[in-house]
Amino acid sequence: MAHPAGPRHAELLAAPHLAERPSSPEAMAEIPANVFPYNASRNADGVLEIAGVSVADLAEQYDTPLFVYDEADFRSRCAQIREAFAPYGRVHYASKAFLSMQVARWVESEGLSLDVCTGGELAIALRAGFPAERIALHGNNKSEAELDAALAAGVGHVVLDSMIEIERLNRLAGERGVVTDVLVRVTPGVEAHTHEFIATAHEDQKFGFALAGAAMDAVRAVFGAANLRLVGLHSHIGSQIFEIDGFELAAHRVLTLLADVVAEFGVEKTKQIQILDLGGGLGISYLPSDDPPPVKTLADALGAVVERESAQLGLPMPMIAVEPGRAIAGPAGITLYRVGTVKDVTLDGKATRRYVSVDGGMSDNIRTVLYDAEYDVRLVSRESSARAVVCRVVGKHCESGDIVVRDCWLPEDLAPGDLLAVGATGAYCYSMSSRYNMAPRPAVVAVADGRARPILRRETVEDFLSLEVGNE
Ligand SMILES: Cc1ncc(COP(=O)(O)O)c(C=O)c1O
Ligand SMILES: N[C@@H](CCCC[NH3+])C(=O)O
Repeated sequence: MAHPAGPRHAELLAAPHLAERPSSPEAMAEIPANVFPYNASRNADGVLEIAGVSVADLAEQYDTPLFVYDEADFRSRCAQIREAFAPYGRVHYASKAFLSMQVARWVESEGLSLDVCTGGELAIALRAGFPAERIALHGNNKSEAELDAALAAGVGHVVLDSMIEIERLNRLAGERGVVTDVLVRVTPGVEAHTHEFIATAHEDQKFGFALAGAAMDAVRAVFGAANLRLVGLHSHIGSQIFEIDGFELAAHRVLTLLADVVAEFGVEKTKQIQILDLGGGLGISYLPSDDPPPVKTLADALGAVVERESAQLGLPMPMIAVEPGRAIAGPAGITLYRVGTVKDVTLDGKATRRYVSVDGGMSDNIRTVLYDAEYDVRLVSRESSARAVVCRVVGKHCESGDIVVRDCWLPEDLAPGDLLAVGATGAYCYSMSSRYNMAPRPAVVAVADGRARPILRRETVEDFLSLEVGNE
């Protein structure tokens, strides 16, 4: 069948995933349910609505670029993951994916615990009233101030990442006259099938203690530290993972270490080591063709492996903890952009690529540039029956690499003023945003039951000016 864009686009079609992306007017009009929030659909005028709120109204009221979160979607993903893991242990939401005080309250009221990895994340969570005992502190280089703030707040536990930190935390806890619960982060040498920059359990990287040798030394150091109490072991193999076998292998290896620890220190001294934290990393659908395993499947598989392996090793069944960020926040959020310019660029005198410039870019979504991330983008302020053209959606920053969606199809009549929505941008977009080119960070709006509520206001030039000193 002849492709709508014609044979001269043959070389453009070689781009990864472009051939699979929707290219008929009907397919382009769809709002894929596995990528966009649960409550997203087009209304009778062809405008995207989320939880009954039209994106055209949102753009009008809050301007663009705009992050829009479907609150019920976020909450129901919390609930699904909590219920899936309830028989085996507990779920921490990894706040690095996206955090605001409102989000901390959603997580709290859905009964999840919370991971933070800086003093900033800790401060937002505490200010939101998140119970400190349900907070865990992570990070490979926590400062004394961050560790002390965690002790002052009385966080549930700290995940230890280096020998220096063991000494540091023990001293600070001693100064406060407290004994604090800790986990030791282990790198179990599992190669997760994901982008190199988001894989974290191979040994040659900055996080944790290598299973072979260093991890046991860390455990010994914790046992020798009067103000630290080892309550578990931790591993995180990476992010955006679809295969369960990596988690299973990590569980197996960390449990083997636990058996060695019990053998060395005895059952009595190790009976408080009850947490096996397998980290985050649960993958999501960025494209309609992505098919991650359901969380219940993952939870049951991990529950079965941990039960079997601990029985074989003669260990009591530990409590499994997981720390998903992306799988909760990612699909709940979209980014809304307004098209500013449309430009056709002829390649090698033959094929044409249409550059669609939007009013945000790498400052609100660095993931395309950083990880070659793929996103699904749709025209959402109207429906179009125009044929598809090969497009690249780019931002407004002074970088040729400022790309939001590298290769996609969009209707030929796309014009300045149209709204585009990029799906599954709820995780690691706002939280990794920058002010490059003095672009104010977008506003973030939560929608629920037909109503919109801003949860973070748009930055302004006044915010930038307020940082300036020495100009008196
Ligand atoms: C220790 C730890 N836990 C949890 C997460 C959350 O990962 P994800 O958002 O992929 O679930 C990360 C980030 O990859 C992490 O480093
Ligand atoms: N920030 C990354 C994942 C790493 C998260 C934390 N270890 C992403 O956007 O995919």
